[in-house]
Amino acid sequence: MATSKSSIATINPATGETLKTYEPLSDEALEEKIGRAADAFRSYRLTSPQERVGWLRAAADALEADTDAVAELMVTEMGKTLAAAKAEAGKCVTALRYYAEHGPAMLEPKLADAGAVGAEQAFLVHQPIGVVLAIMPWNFPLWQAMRFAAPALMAGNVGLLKHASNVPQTALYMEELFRKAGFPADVFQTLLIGSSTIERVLRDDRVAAATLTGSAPAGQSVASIAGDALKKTVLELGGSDPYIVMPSADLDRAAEVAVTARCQNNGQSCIAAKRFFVHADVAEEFTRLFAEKMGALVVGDPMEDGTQVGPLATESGREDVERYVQDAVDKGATVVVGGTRPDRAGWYYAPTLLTGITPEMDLYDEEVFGPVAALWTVDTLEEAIDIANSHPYGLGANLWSEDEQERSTFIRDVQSGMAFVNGMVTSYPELPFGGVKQSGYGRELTDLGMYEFMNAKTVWIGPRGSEQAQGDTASASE
Ligand SMILES: O=CCCCC(=O)O
Repeated sequence: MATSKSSIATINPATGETLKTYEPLSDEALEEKIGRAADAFRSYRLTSPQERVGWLRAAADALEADTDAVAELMVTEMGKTLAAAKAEAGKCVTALRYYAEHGPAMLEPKLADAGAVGAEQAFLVHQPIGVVLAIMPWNFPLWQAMRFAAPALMAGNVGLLKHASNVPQTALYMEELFRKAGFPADVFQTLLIGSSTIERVLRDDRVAAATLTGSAPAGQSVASIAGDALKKTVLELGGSDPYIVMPSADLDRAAEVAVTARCQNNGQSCIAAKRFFVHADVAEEFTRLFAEKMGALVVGDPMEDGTQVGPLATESGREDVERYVQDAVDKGATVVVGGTRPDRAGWYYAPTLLTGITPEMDLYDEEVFGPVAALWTVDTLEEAIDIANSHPYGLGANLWSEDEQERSTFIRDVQSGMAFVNGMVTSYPELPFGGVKQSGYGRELTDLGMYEFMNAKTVWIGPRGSEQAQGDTASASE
């Protein structure tokens, strides 16, 4: 997890050119920022939900106005297409407005049965936990940080963002966005630090909790430090989502969505469909349609209209993808389409479809972070689910079928945090997001996401002058 001093930089993946570099915060500057966050929490937790709603709405309006500029920034820093970047900014606006609209109701006390516990009143209040460290990845540089920030700020928490080192300008933009929306000073700060400094922040007594979206090894590291310090974490780690196509599916539609599901964000999404399981009765036709549509994608400059797949975000990311494909080919996989690096500057990789996958191949049970689809032919839904479940990850899962029984079996048996039928796994501000197994734990978005970083405090208020009935434990000890 270590980064060198000069590794915080904007490097354009479409050209390989380093555009801007940043010095990491000094120890003193970091200390000061953590102190300011802790001070900010002392007063911010006392602000009213309605005040926070006003600031969230202002942030939504400001981001809407900034969409073109921040979208260009994201394209320049990590190579997603301009259209995808604008859509990402739009989703962040929706999330800010979602919490502005629904947040106050989520913060209302929840009444319990006071009579059953001999109380005059009994209820649950959700209170902010404090300063939360958000360790975020580069692939959705605005959205992943925003889906932490919007509920956290609505809850009355204070955020410290340690973003990926290749998206420093987007990270700084977020701090600026909340400042100009009118949030009190220091409730959301960006920390330009390398990964090796995370432990220090996480162990700081003034930091209450952490959320991480990133790789499984990063999750293990954060979870073990947080476990040692007894701090709450939410982990959203890798995924290798299955995409199962059964004979009753609308094959053309399933193939069209398969291409988007695999190649969205230039193939770099935890919830991208990565493993395709196709029933033998339709495998030939589906493979033909899928390959045709993958091969027709326009690969090119992410700033240009009409580009569907831009470069991978980093040179090492492309090398990893190439290694996975070469390893599979060496072990007998067939390249149906793609499998090459286009002959141009920048870290491009052609949309690729591989068949003939076997357990010896590295991509069988790892995650390929690029536009490479691996396709299996299966004889039954159960076979598809069994292979899907043998993977260590369990983030999302997709099924294409018109058969009610198959849908129920899939929803019951697939090991994932999200199951989508006749559509692709997508995050919505209105739905919980998260995984099981090595894909992490905890949920983001909706009320579940907000409560992850809140203390659910039980309140019992006794009737005046009456005696409190004791529970079994108290009676037994008498
Ligand atoms: O790498 C994780 C991708 C999350 C994408 C999304 O929330 O849409």
